Amino acid sequence: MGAMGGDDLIDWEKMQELGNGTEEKILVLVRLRPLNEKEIAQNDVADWECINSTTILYRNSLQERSGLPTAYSFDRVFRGDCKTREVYDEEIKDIALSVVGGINSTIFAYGQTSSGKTYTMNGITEYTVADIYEYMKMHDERAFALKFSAMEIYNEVVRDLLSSDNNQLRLLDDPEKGMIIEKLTEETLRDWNHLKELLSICEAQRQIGETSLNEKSSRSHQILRLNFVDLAGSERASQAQSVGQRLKEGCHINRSLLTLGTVIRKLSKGRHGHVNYRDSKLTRILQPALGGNARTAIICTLNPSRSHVEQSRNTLLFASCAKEVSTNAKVNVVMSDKALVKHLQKEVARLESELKAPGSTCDHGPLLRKKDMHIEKLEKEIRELKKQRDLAHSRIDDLLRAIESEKSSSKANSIQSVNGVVKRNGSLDILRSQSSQVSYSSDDASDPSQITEEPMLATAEDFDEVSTDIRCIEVDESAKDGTCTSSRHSTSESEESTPLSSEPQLSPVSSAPLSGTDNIYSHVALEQNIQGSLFNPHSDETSPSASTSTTASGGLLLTRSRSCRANMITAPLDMGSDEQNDSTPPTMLEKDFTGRPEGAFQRKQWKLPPVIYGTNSARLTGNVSQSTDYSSFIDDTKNGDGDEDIPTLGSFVAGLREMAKLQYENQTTDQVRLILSSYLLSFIPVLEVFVKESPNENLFFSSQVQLKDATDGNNTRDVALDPMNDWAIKFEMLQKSIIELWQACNVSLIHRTYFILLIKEDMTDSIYMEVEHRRLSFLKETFSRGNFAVQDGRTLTLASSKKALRREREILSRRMSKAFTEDERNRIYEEWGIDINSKRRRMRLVQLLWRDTEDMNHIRKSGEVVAKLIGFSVHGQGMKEMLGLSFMPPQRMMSRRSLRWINS
Ligand SMILES: Nc1ncnc2c1ncn2[C@@H]1O[C@H](COP(=O)(O)OP(=O)(O)OP(=O)(O)O)[C@@H](O)[C@H]1O
Repeated sequence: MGAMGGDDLIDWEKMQELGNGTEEKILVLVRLRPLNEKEIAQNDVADWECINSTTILYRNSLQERSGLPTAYSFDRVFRGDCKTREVYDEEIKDIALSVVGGINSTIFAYGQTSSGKTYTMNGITEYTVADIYEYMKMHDERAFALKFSAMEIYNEVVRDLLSSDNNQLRLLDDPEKGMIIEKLTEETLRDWNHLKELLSICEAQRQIGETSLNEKSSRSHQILRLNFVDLAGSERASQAQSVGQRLKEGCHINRSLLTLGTVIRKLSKGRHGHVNYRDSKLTRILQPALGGNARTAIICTLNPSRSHVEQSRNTLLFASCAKEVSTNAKVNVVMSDKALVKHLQKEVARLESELKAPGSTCDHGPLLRKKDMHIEKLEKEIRELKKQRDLAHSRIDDLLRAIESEKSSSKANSIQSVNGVVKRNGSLDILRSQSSQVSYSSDDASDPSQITEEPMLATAEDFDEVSTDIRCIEVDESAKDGTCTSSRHSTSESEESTPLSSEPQLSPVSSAPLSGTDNIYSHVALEQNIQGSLFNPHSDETSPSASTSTTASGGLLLTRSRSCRANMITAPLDMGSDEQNDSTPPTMLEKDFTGRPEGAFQRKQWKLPPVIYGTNSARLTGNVSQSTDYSSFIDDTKNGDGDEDIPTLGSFVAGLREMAKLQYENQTTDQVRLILSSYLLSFIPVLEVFVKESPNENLFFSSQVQLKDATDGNNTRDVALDPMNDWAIKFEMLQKSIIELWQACNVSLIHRTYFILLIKEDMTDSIYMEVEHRRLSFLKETFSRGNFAVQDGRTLTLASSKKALRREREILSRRMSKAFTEDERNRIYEEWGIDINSKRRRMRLVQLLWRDTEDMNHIRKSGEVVAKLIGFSVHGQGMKEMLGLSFMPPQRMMSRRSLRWINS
């Protein structure tokens, strides 16, 4: 038994790697055997000679003249005295041990009977198995399973040589495995002795008979699945002198060998066309070895005697064809479960080692942590966005409910208005007040000394209720049908939230210049943004076309504001009294204005900017500038506070901007001037007359604008400023008047604060001061007429606005602890003359703010306190520019010096 050394195996493995998957020719060897004693006794001679390692030569002078070839070359030829060991080591070993690399290998012997096939294959099997065991021993890290099976093909019947039942085995085609032999015994080899034992069984089982040429002739093809194939003799029956059973055997043997030869010849010419493997059991079983996934070696054995030269030539012819056949062996990667588990365990161990190794390229810890943080951040953003979405949905729902409520209110008003029809000289205007909202306030006490420690009656909720929505009005053209419906009003302060009177209180207008009694109703609608905007920047009045919309009857057609963000005020223009009547609803009013002329004013369809502020408009109206970020002027004091219903800086600025824009544009075209005139008419009705009579005059800068005295339509007073006059004088006049009007009209303290902090010194601000003064003057007149507004079916009165202001003070008082430190609070209390130990010191302080209209120092300090309470602060000199409030007036105005609102 040969042994395979370590170096040999390594070389062999390298060779396996290199040769794997490549096409190679079948290894064809020729082995001569020596003449045996019987042949020598019969004076037979050996005509065949191996002249070198690859060529065998026929040396018979008589045969040389036959024209047949005398020299044959193969991969290797072995002389008769060559040992089987040499054959194995030099040629067969390489192919035989391919099996340990997962490659099929087939070695079989081909030759006539008694030529030495069994003799050769027995030795090859022994050496191969020995080397396989040696390899397994050297590679104990690998799991091998060496299985052995043996069969014979006898008379075209396949039998199991390891089974004693002598049953015929069927050849089956398996879709995955190819041809399989049914029920073939497969023994797992334990060791070499086990193999010898099995080989003995096979020898005992095999069909062996005596022929004339071989006493122990193999009468079957034996296939040992490792695989070793020992074919039956290829001799002719005549030569073997076979008769009877032997003849029959020979027929089958030759049939198999004939098919084998046909297949070999076919394959030797290339793999074209059909190859008849299925024509015999032998070729069918050997199919992989002959042209498929296997490395194959054929050992052709020769009897050297002259008497068997023809059979020898046939064998050499077969060999010549076989050496042209190629196979393509590949590694079979089928792994057993055990091998697979072992392989996976090894792979897991390798990966774990890489992960644990410091500095390993597989250390993804930091990257994973970064990704986790990013994911966490994104999830947080998602949560925040969901919150905002939910909040937006909630607000939309609120608005939808408000709209529904508004519609209901409108219906109710219409129904109620039927009872309030007033017929005047056959001409009636109909005012359909959709709803309105109190948006102004009257101060609660003029004398600070009267402030008591009484608990506040108003609640924050009440304040919200008063100031949460914005309404529009619609005055239908159907007024010409002679029906006039008016909004209701209350008659006293106590009625501020009581049911309305069904009889509208329409005051006749006594202004002489106005039109006659045939058209005695004028409805002045002021759409007010009660949410803190000075002016509604989206007013329809900015549209030139709006100014020319009139009705044939001269009735005022007021349609629903597109923005639906304004309150409606209808103000009687009887200007009957200058005296403010707190008990009279002062807000939105349907004006019984007998003296109003027909024309542009009455027929215009416009929306007026808001007059009064008092609630948070930015959140609901959207009328504030969308481009300016006001947050930088509001500190954290305001943020997070529950009482956020305060006028916003945004709404304040938006109102100022819009008004300034209108007024500035007034300098350019008559048409815009007309619009502006209409705007002003909303709260200075007498201007309508002026516009009508002097349409080409510049209302603001080159002309005197006459305000009709409330008590006497014929009296006028000059409140508009001629910029050519001394600005300083005008400024002080306006300043004083505005402060008084704020107080008289219960204007929001926060608005006052915004105003004095932003509009305080520059002559360029004159436009804002003028507008502020005008609207306040109109408002005061409105209050004095006892006009009213309707909101959600309720009449809102001066008392309501007074109440709203009171609540604003209450809200501000709640901010004391957040806006000021304890030391600051104590200093303030001391400065304002409040006992720091008094119970309601915070409320007392707030009640004192903005009380004194004469003392500018008081005004300044009040503004400072309120600004601090709402978290408003002025940063630098460019604040107005940042807020977009720096409108450039005509050059002539720019030349004037600046004045201060507050001497601080
Ligand atoms: N190379 C050899 N050296 C010495 N003796 C050999 C050699 N080859 C074969 N023999 C002998 O020749 C005889 C026949 O050999 P073997 O039985 O192996 O022939 P075979 O081809 O298998 O015949 P069969 O086809 O009938 O089975 C045997 O006695 C064997 O010992």
